[in-house]
Amino acid sequence: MSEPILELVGLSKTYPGGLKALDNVDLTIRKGEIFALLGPNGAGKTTLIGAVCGIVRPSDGTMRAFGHDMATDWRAARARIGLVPQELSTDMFEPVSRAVAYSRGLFGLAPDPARIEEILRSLSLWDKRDTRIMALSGGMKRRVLIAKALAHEPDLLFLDEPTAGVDVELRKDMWRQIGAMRERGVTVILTTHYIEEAEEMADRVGIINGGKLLMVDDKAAMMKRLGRTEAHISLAQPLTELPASIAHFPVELEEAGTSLCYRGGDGTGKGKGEVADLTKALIAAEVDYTGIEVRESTLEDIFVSLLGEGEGAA
Ligand SMILES: Nc1ncnc2c1ncn2[C@@H]1O[C@H](COP(=O)(O)OP(=O)(O)OP(=O)(O)O)[C@@H](O)[C@H]1O
Repeated sequence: MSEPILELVGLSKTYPGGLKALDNVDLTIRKGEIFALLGPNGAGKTTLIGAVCGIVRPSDGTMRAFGHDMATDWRAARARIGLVPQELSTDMFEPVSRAVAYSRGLFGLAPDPARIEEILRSLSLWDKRDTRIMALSGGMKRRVLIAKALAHEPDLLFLDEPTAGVDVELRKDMWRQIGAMRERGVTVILTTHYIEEAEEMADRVGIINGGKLLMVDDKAAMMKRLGRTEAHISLAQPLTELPASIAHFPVELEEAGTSLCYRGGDGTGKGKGEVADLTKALIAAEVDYTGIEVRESTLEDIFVSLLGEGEGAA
């Protein structure tokens, strides 16, 4: 396994009003991964990013990045971290290339026009290099945010809701850009409340709600652990009880015995095979059916069920 480049231990943040936006968060990020922090509005995602990027002062806990303790050696760590915020707040009157070059200078790096050109070209911004940012479309402005964050050649890049409110095409394009950054060896942490985004992009997913990191796992392992197949089999004749030959399947009679519901599997597709076996067993038991509806649960289903557990525990 590759080396940890970010280690958060017991990270907490209570805002002056008393709101606990981060509650004892432990998280280790390894070099080269794409990590998606998934959670609803107000979950604490931006606060977590803000803590690592030096915008929010943690109330408790330790943060180490690239081996530097961020409490004592913050600058060295911060120089290797890039942040793509949700919105552009400055530079509106600047031409694209100057704004990006300026971001590089902020970190004390020598000007490098060739590097800036490479970044602008990789984000299809080269043709717009002399355009004032305010004159760009929303999608192009977002690319400028990424270019600015890449200007000092960070090894760890945070993207806060990179595709909030963008159309499907731009979202896919953003995903490609993020994939390309990983190819270049950049470790990426993105926050999102789009399940599809985490599912599409991430190697690992952390689910956060109410400031608590409820679960962190490889995306595939998470699906395996919590994924479920659900099948509804409409029966030709209602049943009052399950035939003994299918009693070992995870099934229940529903809708006054007119529907047989299977809930099983593990997110690996095992459930589909079991549903096929179930239908064979039904035929063998001479139970006639008129239709089958099979559905694999998505990360969204997992998310909803986890949030339910989180609320239950609180
Ligand atoms: N400066 C602040 N002062 C007081 N409370 C704050 C401050 N910033 C954020 N909060 C609160 O902390 C909680 C976490 O906010 P945060 O912005 O980290 O959530 P988020 O997961 O990024 O949400 P979103 O998806 O809406 O951006 C929210 O309840 C928010 O209202």
